[in-house]
Amino acid sequence: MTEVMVRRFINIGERTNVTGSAKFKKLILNGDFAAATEVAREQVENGAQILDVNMDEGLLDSEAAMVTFLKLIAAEPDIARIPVMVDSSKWSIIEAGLKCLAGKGIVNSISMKEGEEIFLHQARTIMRYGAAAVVMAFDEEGQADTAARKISICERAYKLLTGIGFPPEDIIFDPNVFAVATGIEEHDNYGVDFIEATREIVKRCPHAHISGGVSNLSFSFRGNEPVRRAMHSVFLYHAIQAGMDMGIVNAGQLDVYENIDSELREACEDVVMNRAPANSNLSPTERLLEIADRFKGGEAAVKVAAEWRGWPVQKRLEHALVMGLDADVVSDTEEARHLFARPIEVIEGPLMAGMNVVGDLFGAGKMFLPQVVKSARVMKKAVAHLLPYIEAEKSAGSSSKGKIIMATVKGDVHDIGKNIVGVVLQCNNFEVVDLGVMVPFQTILQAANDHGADMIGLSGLITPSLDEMVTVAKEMQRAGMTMPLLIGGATTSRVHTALRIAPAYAGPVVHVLDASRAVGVAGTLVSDTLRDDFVAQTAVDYELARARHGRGQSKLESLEAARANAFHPDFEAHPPVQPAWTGVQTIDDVSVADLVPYIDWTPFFRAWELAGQYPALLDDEIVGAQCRELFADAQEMLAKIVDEKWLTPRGVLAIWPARREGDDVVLFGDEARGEALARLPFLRQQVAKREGRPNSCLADFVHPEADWLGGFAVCCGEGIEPRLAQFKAEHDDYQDILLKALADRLAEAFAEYLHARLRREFWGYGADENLSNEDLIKERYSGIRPAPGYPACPEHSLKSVLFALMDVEKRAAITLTDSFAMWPTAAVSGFYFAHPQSHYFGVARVGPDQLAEYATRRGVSLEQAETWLRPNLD
Ligand SMILES: C[S@@+](CC[C@H](N)C(=O)[O-])C[C@H]1O[C@@H](n2cnc3c(N)ncnc32)[C@H](O)[C@@H]1O
Repeated sequence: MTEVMVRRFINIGERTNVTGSAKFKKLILNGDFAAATEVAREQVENGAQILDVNMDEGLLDSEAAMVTFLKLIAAEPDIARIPVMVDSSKWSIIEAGLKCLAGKGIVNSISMKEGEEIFLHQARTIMRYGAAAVVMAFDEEGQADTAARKISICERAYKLLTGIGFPPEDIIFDPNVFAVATGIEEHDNYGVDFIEATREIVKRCPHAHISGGVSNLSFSFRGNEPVRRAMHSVFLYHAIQAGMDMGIVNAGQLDVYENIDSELREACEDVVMNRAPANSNLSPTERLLEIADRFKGGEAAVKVAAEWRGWPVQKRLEHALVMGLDADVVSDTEEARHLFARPIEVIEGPLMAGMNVVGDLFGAGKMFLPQVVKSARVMKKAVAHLLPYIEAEKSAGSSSKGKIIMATVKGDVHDIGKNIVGVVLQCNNFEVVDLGVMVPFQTILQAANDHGADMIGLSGLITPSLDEMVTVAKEMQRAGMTMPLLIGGATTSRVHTALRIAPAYAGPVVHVLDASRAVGVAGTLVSDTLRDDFVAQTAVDYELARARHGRGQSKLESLEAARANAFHPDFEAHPPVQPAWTGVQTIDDVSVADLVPYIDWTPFFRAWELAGQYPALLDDEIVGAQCRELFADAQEMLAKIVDEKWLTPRGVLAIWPARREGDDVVLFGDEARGEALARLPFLRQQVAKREGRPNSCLADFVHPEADWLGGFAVCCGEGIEPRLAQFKAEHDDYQDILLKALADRLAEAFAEYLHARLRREFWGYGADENLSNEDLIKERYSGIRPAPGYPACPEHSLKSVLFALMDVEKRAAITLTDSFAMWPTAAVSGFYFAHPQSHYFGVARVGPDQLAEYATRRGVSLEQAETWLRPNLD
């Protein structure tokens, strides 16, 4: 199972390719780069892990288009977090592209088509940029079609490349996916050729990757999408097992392997594997053609085994685990217990077998997170039933793959991500010791020693947690520990891990991007054969990240120069609007039912690692069924939250007379603006800007003489604890995560609801506003509500000023941790800026001059300010 998990499949998005997407081509030809950037964003949101960019179009200045587009997407943090594949048939365009990549780049492609000299020259250039390369199985004689030629060309290329020091892990072979079932006999073995070549190349060329364009395979079934989808899924199923770990796959062109109609699947399998069909004289192609039309209408039905309750108990347990059905699991487990000599054997036998299937399906991308969490619930209930018998027998527990200490670090209270990772690891037979949230380093180190742990996993959501993770790493080093340290959570990154955490600890430190990678990483780290290579590879990767860091970083202006380039709203056209009301008030007359229409569901699915936009997600070819099921469960729980009053929303709202003084916004108790109530120091962008672009600061949006500023804090966490305790007692992680995710959604909905009321009612500058929920989610209203800790005001400690001013602890029962995380977690707070030209931006890097000045303005020591601003300092 771990093999599959380690070699997880990486999906390459290709909608940003003018040769493959008519829509993208049109946008680029029209010079609409903003909309083209959105195509890239959609790809990332839809789960692409690499972005293929191709501008090969005769009517274009392709080099300029490549450079412009790459620069634009590099400035979008949510796009720039995935690597770019610079794709062109022209070397000059590839080089132009490589020059503007900041992170890891990939070249698509090079080959020995024009001989070794050119091939190696190009490889050396790629190496200089620290990029990876797709190497086509193509030599002086042409494209490789048979397995033997694919293998020999790739092996020759591998030897040449590694001979000049090209890192083997940066080689991505494309052994050419060709169309099968074309009616031409010589094509019949193309699927097998690819798969067999893959199996051999992986062996002969250690660390290299295998990729391919999957849709070529089914070319002869154009117009019959259900058959094409089934062919792709079957092909990938076998190719991934053989070692293919990347590919250009249109997510809409795949089916879940297990869900394909068995007759269709078998016929596709015969074609892909070039096998004679059972009980038929037809060739594989003829057989598929014979049945293909029946599936054209798209009725490749999901098989539901209605009769599964009649199966033998071991199979029933496996089925219940895979399907996440917990209704009969206790009675089935009890029945199974009588079949075995010892109760532990039920866990080690049928239950582990079922969980292995779950692990494999998840690892191969054929099952999604909510389903895995449901499977884990079945497992936990079965294990809970068996535990008393196991204890009575005083047997040792089942031997796990490894023991992991998991904790959300001190100062941070967010645990959805950590819990999901914990569940997935447990599903894969790891023992997880979960220390909860706000865990100081002493407790983590102590627990690791007490439990004889194999590794430690740290999680955190807010930026101050990054520093706390460095502290844990330093303390592990001081204590002479050597076990691996895994880093995960929303604000963590590979670069931060490489730059700050890894240098603090001599043991292995690995950033884990999401739950789906956790098992692969943990499995590798406890494997005798895989561990050393992986640790060495990660260390090299982080060394490169450190070497690359700072290269290409833009220049910082002095604070003075940045201020001289401030943003100037047009106060003449839009003078400050006098609010209908000022003061501070508690908001406690809002019910959950009032908030439901304001929910933004897209982030709810993201929390479950289901990428895409709501409501389109519900109809998505790949994840649609899973999303609909999860959504139905969420609706059911939401109805209970409303009817049974599980949660009580509470909030605070304030509007103060204010004015701008330099980069501070000064707040007053009355319109005379005499004695100040408080001073909010905001940070200014210092990165050098292009002509005409300002160096913004939130204070710019406030009038220097007479204006107003708002504040808010809302929470939907009151009442949640007893429910969570109940779910914990029932071993029900699924409901636990579901409730936390819903409470988060309701808190965000509360913020949206209150902001809308502020504009219409309390401040009144948007009294005539008439916007749908979609408009609100797209922020089509006037004004903004920036939140401390977010890019325009990244310094979290401003929350403490805001909280004191509004007496949030008393009025809304939200407290702050010493890292300024809000507790309960289902809470949102921020400022209201009313000017119609106010907008979000990122402060990004801050220079030493602003740091020193900020310390003075904030009234804290330089050292303190440095700690708070660390994520923004060089
Ligand atoms: C995190 S999303 C939340 C809204 C989303 N519809 C939801 O339900 O999750 C957007 C919020 O993040 C904050 N935000 C986003 N970008 C920001 C920036 N650059 N600076 C400050 N705050 C920002 C603002 O409070 C904004 O309303």
